[in-house]
Amino acid sequence: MMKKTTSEQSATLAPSTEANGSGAVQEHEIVLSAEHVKKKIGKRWIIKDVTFTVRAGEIFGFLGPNGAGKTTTIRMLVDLIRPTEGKIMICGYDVNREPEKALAYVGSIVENPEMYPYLTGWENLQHFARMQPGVDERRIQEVTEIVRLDERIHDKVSKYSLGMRQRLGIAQALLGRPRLLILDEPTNGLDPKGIRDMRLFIRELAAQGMAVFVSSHLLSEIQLLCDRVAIVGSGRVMAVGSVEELVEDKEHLVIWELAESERGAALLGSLSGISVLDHNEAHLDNDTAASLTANSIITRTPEEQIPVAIRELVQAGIAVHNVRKLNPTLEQLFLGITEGETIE
Ligand SMILES: Nc1ncnc2c1ncn2[C@@H]1O[C@H](COP(=O)(O)OP(=O)(O)OP(=O)(O)O)[C@@H](O)[C@H]1O
Repeated sequence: MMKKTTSEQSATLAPSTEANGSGAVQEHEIVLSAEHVKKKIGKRWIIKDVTFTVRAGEIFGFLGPNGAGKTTTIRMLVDLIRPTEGKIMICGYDVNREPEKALAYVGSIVENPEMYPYLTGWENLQHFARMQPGVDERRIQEVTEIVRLDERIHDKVSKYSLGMRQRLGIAQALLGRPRLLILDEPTNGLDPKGIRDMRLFIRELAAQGMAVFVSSHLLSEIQLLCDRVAIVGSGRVMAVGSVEELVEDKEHLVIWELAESERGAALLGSLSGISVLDHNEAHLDNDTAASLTANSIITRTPEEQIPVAIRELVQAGIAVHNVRKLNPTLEQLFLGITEGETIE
């Protein structure tokens, strides 16, 4: 089961590697921690309790529906607004007490960075590099290659696609060799190829030891990209765990294509733990719904019952043409986490 945040230990921060002079990233070093962070705006608690830690080399997802409090949390992580209560530490520095030291380790795209469309990508990066000590032309070349913009870096930004602009934004965030990269919904508006490219180089960055914090409202995206995830709803981190933990023990929607659909549906419905759903009841996404035939059977099925059901069907002489297990949706995860419990 997923770990409830109430049981997550308070983070003990390892000393910053700069402080011991090595400059190397220690594996498993805690790069970012938020401890019981809360934010009151006007009379309303927008953020009620956010606690999590992110380590070097880890891609950490911050997953929640629109309005859950992701952007407000990220704005606190990068000191655009201050928490009302709680503490945020980055590489050993308290973001609110020593923001300059803490944020020296951070590259972020929180609000879309201001790029000059009439300048080339390279000229934009030169502009940002001038504001940061120690960032030279060689570094500009490096970040250009990391985000795979080298072929188009001397074109005007006005000619860039949305995906290229996003990548230029990340290149800018990487200029200062951050240990922590913070991305707010980085794949918003990108086409499938753009999303895939983005995923690949975020993985490369993490493999080199960078900690990456990514917010999203899409479970499928977080599943493909992240090592661990915090589930956030109504201003609260409700659970933190690995992505495998997140989806384990959940009931799956399963789509069956059987030789005899009527008899098959009756048999499936008679098995313990399995319920047969009406096509409309299942709330499938459009692509899945379009792939159904009139004979497709949809069931809600605990994971361990799937092989049992297949065996029963075959023993009853009903040929199984196809079985598809659908991943749980964010809504199902929320239900699973909150079912029967009051989360403080
Ligand atoms: N300055 C503000 N004043 C009042 N309410 C605010 C303010 N900023 C955010 N909120 C409210 O706080 C809640 C969380 O907003 P936030 O933008 O952090 O959510 P989110 O998870 O990032 O969602 P989205 O993806 O839609 O931006 C929302 O209900 C929002 O209306």
